[in-house]
Amino acid sequence: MKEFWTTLASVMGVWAFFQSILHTVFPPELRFASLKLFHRFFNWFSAYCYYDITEIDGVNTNELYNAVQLYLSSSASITGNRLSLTRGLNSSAITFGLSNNDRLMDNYEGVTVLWEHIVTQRQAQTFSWRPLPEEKRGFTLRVKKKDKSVILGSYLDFVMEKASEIRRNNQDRLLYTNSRGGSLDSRGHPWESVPFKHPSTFDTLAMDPINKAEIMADLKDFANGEAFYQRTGRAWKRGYLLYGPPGTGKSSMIAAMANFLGYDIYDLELTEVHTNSELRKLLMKTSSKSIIVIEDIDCSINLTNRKKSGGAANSGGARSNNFDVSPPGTSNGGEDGGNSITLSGLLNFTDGLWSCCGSERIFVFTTNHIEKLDPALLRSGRMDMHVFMSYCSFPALKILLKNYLGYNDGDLERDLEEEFKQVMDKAEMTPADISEVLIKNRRDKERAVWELLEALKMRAEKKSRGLNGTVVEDEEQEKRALDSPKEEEEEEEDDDGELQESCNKRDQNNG
Ligand SMILES: Nc1ncnc2c1ncn2[C@@H]1O[C@H](COP(=O)(O)OP(=O)(O)OP(=O)(O)O)[C@@H](O)[C@H]1O
Ligand SMILES: [Mg+2]
Repeated sequence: MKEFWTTLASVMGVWAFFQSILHTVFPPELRFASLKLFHRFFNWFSAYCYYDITEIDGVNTNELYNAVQLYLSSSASITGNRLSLTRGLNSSAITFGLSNNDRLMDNYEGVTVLWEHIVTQRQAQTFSWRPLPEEKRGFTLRVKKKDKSVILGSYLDFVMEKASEIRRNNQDRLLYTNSRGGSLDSRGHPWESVPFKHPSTFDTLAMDPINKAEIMADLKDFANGEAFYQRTGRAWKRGYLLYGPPGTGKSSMIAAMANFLGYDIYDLELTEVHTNSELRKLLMKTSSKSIIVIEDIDCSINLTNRKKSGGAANSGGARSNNFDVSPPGTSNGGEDGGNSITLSGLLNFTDGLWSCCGSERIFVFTTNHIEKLDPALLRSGRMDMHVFMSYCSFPALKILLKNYLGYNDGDLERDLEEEFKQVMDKAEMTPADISEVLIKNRRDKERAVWELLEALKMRAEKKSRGLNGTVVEDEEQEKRALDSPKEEEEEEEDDDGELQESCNKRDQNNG
């Protein structure tokens, strides 16, 4: 023991001696360089190499950081004495991770690595275009040099995969919104999120089973299609346009898609976006495996048709950037990147170079008035699949009867079934209306079916009388009468007013 202390004292003596020489012989700048050299020298002989994974990588949030955080919350391969527990607002799962500046060992294919969570206070703020968080966070991964190839080759991919699996299993998809306008939070996110818990699935969605199967197969192909998209040189994204009358299940379909694929939803409120560059920034901050939704696209922006803008606002060529796409009630800034979003900005958002800044993304637009959308927005590559959500058909009704009342195939009497078949298409009732009748009477199955048949018959009768031009009593019919085709010119003039009116109606209904 005495020997040990003597050795230690002499080592420290030598160290002090070299340090004093360093201070007297070398000027401060040389001292710094020599320390760096020493550091390199030390690294050269060290058996380890280190990888830093910072939370914010330049302007973007580092997906790998989030993945590591999630991965470290899986207890299977991780051991540690001190862990921090977190439970998100409304979240069902408790996750745990590394406490600040703590370390964890992990094993992967016989290789041992060490994770360290490094949290430091940010130095006095240098100039930045957005506020930065007070803390700088990151993980440092320590790996033996000889294991470098294993770690870089497959471990990090494994971590990413495991993280997305954990997220899927947690069943906690996130619903993001940009309702804060253009302002960013302290971590530079323009999106706010809440756990997404919509119960709609493809099983609960009432629509034609053939169409449903087609959409599900398309989604599956998309999700498993990485190699295909790579091979064909296409960006790994897909666009769906859902159109049809209110209450036919467009929003429910989006929720079902998200639940089916386990994707997050980014609900983009276009009226909160003021410029094309803001739109681009929002896009850059979305993660892969997500659905980017613009609901009621005909209402959230004021799409004046091409002919008009060609004459008035658009003094450029036949297809310039100036198709007016500005929030209703605001004047058009005109120029791309000015005070409004342009159609060109929106087109680039869905199919430009920037749309590929992530991968595995689905764009979904919904509208009640497909005819009001610019054809450029609808073409394949932007909106690859157009899905018409129709009034409730008989096959769709069977799904509602099964889900709401527990009726299986063949449970309905033949005569009753025939009556339903005859009246369904004529009545033009939405699944939303039908489910309302079923909910009201769900305690008495037979009564529910009977009431529904009556309601359908009444609606069909009113509809036929309305179409003959004799009586228009029903609210629904009044609305449809308003929407009925008019003279082409008259419609163009009334376009904006009508659009606004329909938006107001929707707002009132939703409000
Ligand atoms: N196809 C459907 N299958 C099952 N339920 C449906 C369907 N369509 C509508 N519903 C029911 O009606 C409600 C409203 O539907 P949803 O919001 O999906 O309609 P929408 O087409 O998005 O309407 P809007 O055009 O007004 O936004 C849902 O909560 C759901 O309960
Ligand atoms: Mg909707």
